Amino acid sequence: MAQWQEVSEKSKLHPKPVGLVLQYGTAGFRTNADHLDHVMFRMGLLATLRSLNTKAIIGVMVTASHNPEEDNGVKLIDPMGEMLTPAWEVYATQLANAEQDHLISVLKDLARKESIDLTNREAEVFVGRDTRSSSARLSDAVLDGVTALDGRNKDYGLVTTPQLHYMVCCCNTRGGYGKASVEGYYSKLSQAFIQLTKSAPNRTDDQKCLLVDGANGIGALKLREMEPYLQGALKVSLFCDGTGGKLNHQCGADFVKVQQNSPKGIVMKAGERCCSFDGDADRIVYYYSDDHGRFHLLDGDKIATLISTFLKELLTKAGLDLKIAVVQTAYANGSSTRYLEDTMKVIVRCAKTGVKHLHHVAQEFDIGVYFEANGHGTVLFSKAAEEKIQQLCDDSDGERRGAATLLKNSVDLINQTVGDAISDMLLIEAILAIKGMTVQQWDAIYTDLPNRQLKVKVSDRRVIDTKDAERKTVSPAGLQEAIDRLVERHQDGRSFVRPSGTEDVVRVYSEAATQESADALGHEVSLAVYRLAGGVGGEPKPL
Ligand SMILES: CC(=O)N[C@H]1[C@@H](OP(=O)(O)O)O[C@H](CO)[C@@H](O)[C@@H]1O
Ligand SMILES: [Mg+2]
Repeated sequence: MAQWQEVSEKSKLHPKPVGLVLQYGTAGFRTNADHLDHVMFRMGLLATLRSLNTKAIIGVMVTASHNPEEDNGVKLIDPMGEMLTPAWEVYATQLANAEQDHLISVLKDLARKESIDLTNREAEVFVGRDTRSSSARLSDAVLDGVTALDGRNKDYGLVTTPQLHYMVCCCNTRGGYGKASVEGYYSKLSQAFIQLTKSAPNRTDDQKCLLVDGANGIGALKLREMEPYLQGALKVSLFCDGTGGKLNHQCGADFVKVQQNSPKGIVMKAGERCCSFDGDADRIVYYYSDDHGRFHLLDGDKIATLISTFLKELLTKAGLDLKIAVVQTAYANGSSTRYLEDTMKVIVRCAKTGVKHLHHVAQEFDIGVYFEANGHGTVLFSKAAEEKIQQLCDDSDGERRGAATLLKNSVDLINQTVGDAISDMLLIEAILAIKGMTVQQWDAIYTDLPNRQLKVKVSDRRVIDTKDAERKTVSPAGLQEAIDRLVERHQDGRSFVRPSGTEDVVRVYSEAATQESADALGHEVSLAVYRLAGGVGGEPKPL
């Protein structure tokens, strides 16, 4: 077919470095930007085939999220704005790693397996990119791949990852989810936020002010663009806005979460509310400094608790019998799980690490609130739940109608396609305003158990196999028994290990009643991993 000729010719302009092997990991491909041109071209091809396969628009986002500026990466977006389905992740890996002269046969194979009609010319791909200096060139390579297979494309240029997810969903639902433009996104979210905060008429100026760290990335750019739409309902002081510093360098959600400290250079007054986005604005964490200058982090667990409590209270007021659940990973702080289950009486589920797993579990409920501890998450409402909420807005009055309207506005404010720092931030701000809550009061809902995360280098991390949403190991032999014995010696002790999906390490998590105890447990478990799972590079040392 003439098409294959065209693909073959164009692929020569995007040659694959011989021997380079990459994996479609937890969040797509990610590596140094200099090695990605061929991957981008091929992901353009793959997205076009996926579009033919689903008869819907597919998204391709060029970003390496919280990684350094020198890196880049790519994430594919499925028709409803969700992440690429796992079966196609396998194709993505095969395609990215095919040597130049095998490319066409890999493509043909895929088309045959998925019964794709290549005579169809209806494919359409949306492309977006972050602010990295390499992103424009790499997104051109994606577009090249799309046109090589005669696909149509729309280049959204600079957008946050969740904005592109939103666009894909809007178009594939024929506008049912909103208008597929950045203006449409800003209007929808701002209107919902303004409506919600009308329920907090006594909001003080202090409550309206928020310090936002934009990680020197796309989130900063887009939040600034959005500000006029908010009509003063939120007063943002934006720092790390990309005008001076380097992307993700000593700033951003990942830096703050890992360092348990504020971004470099920001001056926080005691009690002032601050938040940080990551490099593609799909993650957010909050924090503040207390009267003694001590730093307090409010992570994904605290965010999930605040949001689920708010929604559950509204459901009770509205008299709506909808099943709400919180989905976490094994990394969720034990205190948050206990608080949600014992005090809030909310269903809590544990999913494997990686937001696609959480998203999937959350879909089983009328309302599924999911967050990774690192601040990536959102809320999903079933179609039936949305309809019941709408019906109540139309048919009820008094307190019930008030609660239903707040629920409806919350639905509109939330980006259900994926975790979205801007949308999450606005929802959190609205909840704090409506509840008249300070950041300290939010923080005091429960106290985190001291915890520690460590990494152990082993020669092959695949020797570690897990079960029970990664909370237990099944291999190597004896490791789980060893962990169980160590955990028993620590009050409130809990520990698990798993191979990372993004780094060549085994991650060790521990928590206990005191920091000393959590640290000791983490070290002991690291040693067990080192000895039983083929550790390399010297035994882990105590902290
Ligand atoms: C402990 C931790 O934070 N793990 C992160 C990290 O995955 P690992 O598989 O642990 O490397 O990167 C993922 C993608 O960004 C993110 O979803 C996940 O939460
Ligand atoms: Mg990100």
